[in-house]
Amino acid sequence: MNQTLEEVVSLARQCGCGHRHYDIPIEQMVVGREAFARLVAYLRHKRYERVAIVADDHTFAAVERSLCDQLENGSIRYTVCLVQPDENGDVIADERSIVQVLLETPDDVDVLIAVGAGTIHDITRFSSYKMRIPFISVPTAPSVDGFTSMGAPLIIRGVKKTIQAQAPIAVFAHTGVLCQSPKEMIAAGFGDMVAKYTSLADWQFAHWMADEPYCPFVHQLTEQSLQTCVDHIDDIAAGGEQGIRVLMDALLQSGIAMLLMGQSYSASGAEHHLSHYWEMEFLRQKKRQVLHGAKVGVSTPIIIEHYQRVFWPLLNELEKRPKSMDEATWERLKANTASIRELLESLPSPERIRTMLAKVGGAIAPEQLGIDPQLVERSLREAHRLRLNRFTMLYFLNELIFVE
Ligand SMILES: NC(=O)C1=CN([C@@H]2O[C@H](COP(=O)(O)OP(=O)(O)OC[C@H]3O[C@@H](n4cnc5c(N)ncnc54)[C@H](OP(=O)(O)O)[C@@H]3O)[C@@H](O)[C@H]2O)C=CC1
Ligand SMILES: O=C(CO)COP(=O)(O)O
Ligand code: NI
Repeated sequence: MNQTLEEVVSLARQCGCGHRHYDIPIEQMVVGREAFARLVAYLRHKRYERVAIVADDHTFAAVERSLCDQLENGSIRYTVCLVQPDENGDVIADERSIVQVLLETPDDVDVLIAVGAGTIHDITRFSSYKMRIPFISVPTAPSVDGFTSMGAPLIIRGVKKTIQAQAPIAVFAHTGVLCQSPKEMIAAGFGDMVAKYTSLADWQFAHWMADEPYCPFVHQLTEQSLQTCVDHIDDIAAGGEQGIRVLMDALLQSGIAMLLMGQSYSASGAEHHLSHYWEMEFLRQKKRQVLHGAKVGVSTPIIIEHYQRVFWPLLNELEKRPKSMDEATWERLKANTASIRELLESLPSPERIRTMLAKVGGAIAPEQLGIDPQLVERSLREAHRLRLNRFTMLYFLNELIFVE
């Protein structure tokens, strides 16, 4: 992280944005080869004697001996719950996974340990929250910014819905394990960070046009973590320890930014809503899932293109209030037109995003992920409905301008 945890906590306390920031319950964040030794020391310090590991086959295999030897040497008693994949072979943060964890967690356990990437963390975050026990994060891949946040995007009855649960009390990320993670997961982590270009733009727009809760400090935290990844893209592309550490620190900082707001305003805009829409369609068609960061990496240039091709000209053409727009919104649009133009101008070109994604070995087009043009077109018209409480530019275009 660019700032230490203590510095972020202190800066958040000094922030005069007017919004009550959520407390940061994270007591330790370790990124390095000493992570598992530090985890055992932390467990002993907290007098946690019974821990329950939540993982899946691949994620447990990624840490097994290095983590379990440390736990056993530290006389920490542990159980292991390996979350089972669905019929398509994917581990999903859904009802069945949550019930499996609830059923397999011993009654007397002190803490859950999420050993995995985004999905395992969301299953563990929600389950531990409901059992009123803390959880510790052990990331196995730098693939998402969902390690330090409190939100849990769950698939409930086929619909992806983010439920605010709890953040981990500590994070122990072993850089040796992270460096061994699949290269596409490292690219996915960069993709989840690149998505902040449009998530931050949508958040700014939502604040101007709909008074969405906004904090300049949280915006700056997220923007700083994004810029650090862009500045160190060569290191990240090389996949060495230095690049992995930069990426992991950025993902942790972006998660803390979400945590401070108690919502994912800073990290999830229309690019994420497209991704969630595609994810649900893949579930419906029983297709193998695609990494979250790969989807949002690809959807970011699509959203930038859409905004610059559709929204930009509109700002110059709108002479009178469209029937579907109320007077108050029309007045806000006119008052903020210049700022919105600047916001759109500040976005990198779609080509620049795709060049960066290609540099880290990520997908650049939806077709590479099995997402056909028809699904992309449909998602541009409908995906905003997945988060009707987010006044993104896509929401604005679909609900207040291009209404049938
Ligand atoms: N809470 C939040 O704030 C956020 C949540 N998310 C959520 O995260 C989820 C996606 O997480 P993501 O990390 O992309 O993907 P997953 O967590 O779904 O991981 C995909 C698979 O990668 C495999 N894997 C993980 N680590 C390793 C490793 N080190 N070595 C080998 N294989 C490994 C596992 O395969 P297998 O399953 O086959 O064992 C794992 O299930 C989405 O649901 C997204 O909504 C994303 C961002 C923020
Ligand atoms: O993926 C996320 C941030 O990167 C979380 O987004 P949602 O709140 O839309 O699930
Ligand atoms: Ni994301």
